[in-house]
This record gives sequence, C-alpha cells and structure tokens, in this order.
Amino acid sequence: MHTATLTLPAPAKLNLMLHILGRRPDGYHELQTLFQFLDHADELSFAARDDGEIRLHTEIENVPHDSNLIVKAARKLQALSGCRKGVDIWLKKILPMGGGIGGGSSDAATTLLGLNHLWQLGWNEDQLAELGLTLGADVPVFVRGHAAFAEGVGEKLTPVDPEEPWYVVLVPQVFVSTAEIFSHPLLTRDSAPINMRPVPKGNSRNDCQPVVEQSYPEVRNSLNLLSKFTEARLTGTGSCVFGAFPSKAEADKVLALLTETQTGFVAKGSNVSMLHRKLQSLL
Ligand SMILES: C[C@@](CO)(OP(=O)(O)O)[C@H](O)COP(=O)(O)OP(=O)(O)OC[C@H]1O[C@@H](n2ccc(N)nc2=O)[C@H](O)[C@@H]1O
Ligand SMILES: Nc1ncnc2c1ncn2[C@@H]1O[C@H](COP(=O)(O)OP(=O)(O)O)[C@@H](O)[C@H]1O
Repeated sequence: MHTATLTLPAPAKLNLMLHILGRRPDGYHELQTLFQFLDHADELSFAARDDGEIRLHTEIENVPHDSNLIVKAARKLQALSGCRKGVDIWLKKILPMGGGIGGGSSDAATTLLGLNHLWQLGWNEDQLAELGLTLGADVPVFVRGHAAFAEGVGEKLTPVDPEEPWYVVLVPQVFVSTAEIFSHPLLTRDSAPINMRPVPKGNSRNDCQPVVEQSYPEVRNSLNLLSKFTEARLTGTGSCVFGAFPSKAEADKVLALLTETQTGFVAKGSNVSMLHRKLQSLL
C-alpha cells in the first residue's frame, strides 16, 4: 500500500426505533427513527493520485466497481468540487451487507469526509451531508457523526444522547430487500408522530418488524432466541436484530450461548461515531 495513506473507520448504525408515519406521493415513506452508532466498522484507506483516476482496489461480492457507494461518493465529490486529484482506495469489509446496519451508507460517508480531508477541499458538514443524501437516505447521519432522531425520509436530524449500552447483534443469513418491505401491503404506515423531545420511553418499536418476521422465518427465529435474554428488535428493514446489555461481559456471554445456530457480534453503542473520533484525533 502507498505510504501516505489515510485510514478511517466506517461504523455501523442501529435504528433503536423506527416508526412509519405515511407515504409521500413519490412512494418514499415518512419516518421517525433513532440512529445510534456502533463501535464496529469497515476500514477504508485512501491515497491521493495526481492523474484524477478514482480506483477502489477491493472487490465486494455482487457489487460492480462503478456501483459501489464508495466510488459513487468519490466521483460525485470530485465532480462537484472540481478537484483534479484522484484516489486509490482499499476497503476492509467487516460489516455484513444488506443487514440494516448501514455499511454501504457509512462507507460512502467515510469516503466523503476522508476525501474532503485528503484533497483539502474545505467543504463544511452541511455541504457534505447534502451531497450524501443524493447517495442514500442514511448517508447524512454518518456524515454528521452524532446519534440522532431522524424525520422526513431520514434527512431531518436532531442530535440526541441515548444511553450507550453493549449490544448483541445477530445476523440472520437472509437478504431482506428494503424496497420489498416498503411496498408490502401489510406494512403499517399510520403511526402517530411523536412530538415530544427526547422521545418518551416505550416508543421503541420498529414498524417494519411484523412484516419482516412474517416473510423471513430466520429473522423471527433470531428475535425469539435473543428475546430469551433481553428485549430484541429489528434494525432498519433487517435482517439484523439486536438487544442491549449493561456490560460487555454480559453481551459476550449471551452471544456465546447462541453461537451454535447464530452468527453475530458484540459492539458498544456510541453517540459520537468512531469516524468523527478518529478525524478529531488527526486535527
Ligand atoms: C429505512 C432505513 C432506515 O435506516 O433502512 P435500512 O436500509 O437501514 O434497513 C433507511 O432509511 C433506508 O435507506 P436506504 O437504504 O438509503 O434506502 P434507499 O436505497 O434510498 O431505498 C430503497 C427503497 O426503499 C424504499 N424506501 C426507502 C426509504 C424510505 N424512507 N422510504 C421508502 O419507501 C423505496 O422504495 C426505495 O426504493
Ligand atoms: N461499499 C458498499 N458496502 C456495502 N454495500 C454496498 C456498497 N456499495 C454498494 N452497496 C450495495 O448496497 C446494498 C445495501 O448495503 P448496506 O448498506 O450494507 O445495507 P443496509 O442498507 O441494509 O444497511 C448492498 O446489498 C450492496 O448491493
């Protein structure tokens, strides 16, 4: 690898709750959701090139180079900023894909912040978050790097500071299509908006969970198993499910008891993302 590389994490997120309030004319859904980060992350390395080329050197299964959100983010930032430099990028993929923990969106956000730094563009967070939204609804929260209550399609963010427990995250080995869940005839789309801040306790349900459980028995099974130890919930549109524990030791113990049939990991919840902690330490 190049000597002058910048290496940054791209952490996962959880949706601690997710309410669907309605459907907009364009088919997208109005949500209220609570995002918290996990200290569990992909790792991206960047090295500037003088020839303007953007090259991701790590292939990920079923994602062609030009469709990778990392490449899309880099190209958009390059085009909009008029930057003449390029970049070599390497990815260590740690986060399960399509699991509702936001790995692709987080990779995109880390690319935007990493290249802003490497190319010395001087863009502010508002500009990067606005560009990020054109790549995906979840990208802005990763750009901001603070746990947030999100509204709209997920782009109106209010920073919040929920507790930071340890989580067991189970990864059912099924691919849940976000588009399929959002177009499901049985999806509840009429939750009442919560107007109180902070969100009062007892509002932690995920409105996608009933339809996901019905369509994917593996997800229901993982929820049932984790429910024996703590309240278990779906993140995003799944497939991952999670439960909170007061200590790492307790979370590790529960994961160990489930490993015979389940794939998963333990990670601490965090209200300031690993990416922002690392960037802060570089300044
Ligand atoms: C619902 C969340 C919560 O975090 O789910 P996860 O993807 O993390 O599971 C996200 O907002 C998802 O965001 P993102 O993954 O960027 O979704 P997109 O690719 O933009 O949308 C995939 C499809 O889901 C539907 N969709 C998505 C977001 C939304 N607010 N309403 C929708 O109806 C649309 O049909 C869209 O075509
Ligand atoms: N860098 C990337 N990492 C993961 N997925 C990516 C990436 N770029 C594009 N994708 C595509 O985005 C989809 C959703 O990925 P991901 O963000 O991991 O899941 P989710 O949105 O469910 O949290 C993947 O199935 C893949 O096709």
